Amino acid sequence: MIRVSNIVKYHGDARILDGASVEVRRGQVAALVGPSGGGKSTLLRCINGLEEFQEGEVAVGDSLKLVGGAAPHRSTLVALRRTVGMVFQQFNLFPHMSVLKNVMAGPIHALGKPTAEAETTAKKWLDRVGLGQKFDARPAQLSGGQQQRVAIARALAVNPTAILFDEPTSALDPKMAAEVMRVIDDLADDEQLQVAMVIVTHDIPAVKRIADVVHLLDKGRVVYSGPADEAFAPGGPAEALE
Ligand SMILES: Nc1ncnc2c1ncn2[C@@H]1O[C@H](COP(=O)(O)OP(=O)(O)OP(=O)(O)O)[C@@H](O)[C@H]1O
Repeated sequence: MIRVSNIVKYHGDARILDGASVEVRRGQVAALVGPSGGGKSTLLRCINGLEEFQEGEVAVGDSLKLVGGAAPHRSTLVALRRTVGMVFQQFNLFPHMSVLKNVMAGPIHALGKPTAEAETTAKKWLDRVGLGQKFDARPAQLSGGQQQRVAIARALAVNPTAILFDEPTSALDPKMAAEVMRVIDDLADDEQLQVAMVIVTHDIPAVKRIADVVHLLDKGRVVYSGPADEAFAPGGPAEALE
């Protein structure tokens, strides 16, 4: 479970997040949607400790807490890296490693798993995202959509409590974007996979398909939280932000 409570974040004098609050339960898919510059990516980065914030609180699970105005303890950041997976727009794979090694890195280095166990885990998740034939390929030999699916497998391989997707399809052409959204959709439908998923995207049709809840973020505030059909209804809260 992720609970973001009244976060305030400044860059210099600019108040980027202005008391934003969001809750995401395990097994739930939440979409963060809103105008460009509204603070969506910043909020995501505050959740896994990539950005510090000045006020408010982030709690992940029962034991991990980031508090505004206080630099997080290193052990908290290490634990967060283990607990919260992140999928970026630009994939961020290790270019010199095979696909399999990319996915094994988390289980080995973050979880301390033996190589053989890490390999079994990595193969399972690569199979799951449809890349069972690509273990030995280097990232550069894959399409953008395939690279993003490796990044998703890598995020899943550490058995996370939550995965944060920061515009995962915006660097992709529509066909590959659809392919990646299908994978996220499939994970979202998996009742066994008790992971909280938060996705920042401008792909509204995908949000309507996969999100259990939509949070509309505008000028650093969550101005609406609720179901997608209501959020995007004609004359509804999303339209009011355009
Ligand atoms: N490192 C930084 N220094 C100064 N300002 C920043 C920094 N990072 C982000 N900002 C500003 O914070 C605001 C929110 O940015 P953010 O990327 O979180 O918005 P967003 O809602 O994700 O936008 P988009 O949909 O365009 O990705 C923007 O005005 C941006 O210019």
